[in-house]
Amino acid sequence: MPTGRPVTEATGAAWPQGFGRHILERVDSTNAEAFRLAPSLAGPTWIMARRQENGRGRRGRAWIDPVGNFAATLVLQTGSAPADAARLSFVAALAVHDALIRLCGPRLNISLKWPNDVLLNGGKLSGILLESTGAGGQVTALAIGIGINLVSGPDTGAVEPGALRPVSLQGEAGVVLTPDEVLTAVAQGFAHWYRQEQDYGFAPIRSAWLARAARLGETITARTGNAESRGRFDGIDETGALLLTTPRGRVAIPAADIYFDAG
Ligand SMILES: O=C(O)CCCC[C@@H]1SC[C@@H]2NC(=O)N[C@@H]21
Repeated sequence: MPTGRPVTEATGAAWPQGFGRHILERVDSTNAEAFRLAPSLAGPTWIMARRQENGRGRRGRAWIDPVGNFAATLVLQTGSAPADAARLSFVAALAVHDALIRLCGPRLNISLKWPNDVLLNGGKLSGILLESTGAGGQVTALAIGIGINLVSGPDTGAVEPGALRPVSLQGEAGVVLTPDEVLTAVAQGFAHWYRQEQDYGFAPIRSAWLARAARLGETITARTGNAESRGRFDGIDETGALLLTTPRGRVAIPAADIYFDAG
């Protein structure tokens, strides 16, 4: 249900070559719109909405977006295996991190939380949701949806117990950025790290991600359904799985929700 004419703008000087761009006034979810548009797109395309009314979060949660926050999805026709496509969430997290540093300066206290959250002053500033369609063991269309609380985040009472406190860029850092300038910077960051991934594989992504990781070497808790593992966060492996050193030894966890100790 997008409104406004989807316009694929001509690529400006700062816009990365090879990526399309659609800006919508209003949409239900940019990820949903990504799948509607995917069959007609000629190449990787960013879809941004000034107003997202039914945003989707991880694990079936809702993602609430007041006007002024950033909501955009990159849609890629990858043809890759699901595990390879999933690792692009690290590319997206690096893109958001680097875009915000570029726009706000190196003193912004920003870090990454496994698998794909971006933190500001230890609170959750941004979430990333990967969704895909596929056939025959291959991903046909991959939607990398990014939400950034530029002007406000949800109330603390609206998030699950144990979840990080939501924060906004304006509230924490007093910086006001427009979704349009953030889109260009995130698209540039993604293009940079995506090229690295295409040319050299996951290794440079893994080291860049680890250099920006929150709570590395600290004790954290990983929950998957009813299973819980607690141990020292020792990094990520070459598949992107979380490495935890527990009293039972080293474990690699491919998917989980992560909880930090207070403090
Ligand atoms: O739960 C999370 O942390 C992930 C949130 C992802 C939200 C973004 S906003 C743009 C894109 N469109 C959606 O419907 N969801 C993602």
